Amino acid sequence: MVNNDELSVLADPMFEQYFLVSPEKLTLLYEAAGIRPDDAVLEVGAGAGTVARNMPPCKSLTVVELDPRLIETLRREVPHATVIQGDALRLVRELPYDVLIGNLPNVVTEELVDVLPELPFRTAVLAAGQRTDFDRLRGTFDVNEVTTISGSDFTPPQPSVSRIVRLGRRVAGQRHTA
Ligand SMILES: C[S@@+](CC[C@H](N)C(=O)[O-])C[C@H]1O[C@@H](n2cnc3c(N)ncnc32)[C@H](O)[C@@H]1O
Repeated sequence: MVNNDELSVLADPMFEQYFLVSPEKLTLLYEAAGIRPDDAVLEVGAGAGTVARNMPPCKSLTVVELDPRLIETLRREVPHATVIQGDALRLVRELPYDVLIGNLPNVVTEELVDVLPELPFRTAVLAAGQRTDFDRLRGTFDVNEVTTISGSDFTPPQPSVSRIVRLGRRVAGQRHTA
């Protein structure tokens, strides 16, 4: 398993590469995702695989990462996953999945949020900056902030604070409560 020193060497600040390593925050993320054994799970911006390597059991796991330097590490860390080098914003439209997990740079997350209502998944769990506005999704999804992540939750430590946000698709006829 890639250790924290190796993660620090792999991380490229140009790509906002901070890798989530806090066991407590990872547990909250997995719980929020509510992954079922028959789910297809897609993680976008998978980094060095610190989220994917302990993903709960599922039917299939696909991880997408833009940075080609990290692909070999991902293949090693998550040998049971399908690893794809490419752009999350394109692949979220092309791949089939029930659960979407993402911790992308904020500018990419902003674009991702815009396309989410068109996509037929059940649950998404996204890390996002404080400014990302999820209110625009409330007609389609129940939106819940799960926790915040910052500093030593990551290797290397992330200077800014992010939120983990769960989006659960609203069932037709369900009353809007939030
Ligand atoms: C903050 S890191 C998070 C890594 C991992 N998900 C975690 O939490 O440890 C964001 C990752 O998204 C990748 N990334 C940036 N833009 C991307 C895009 N358009 N498509 C796929 N991955 C992207 C970066 O290379 C980086 O590895």
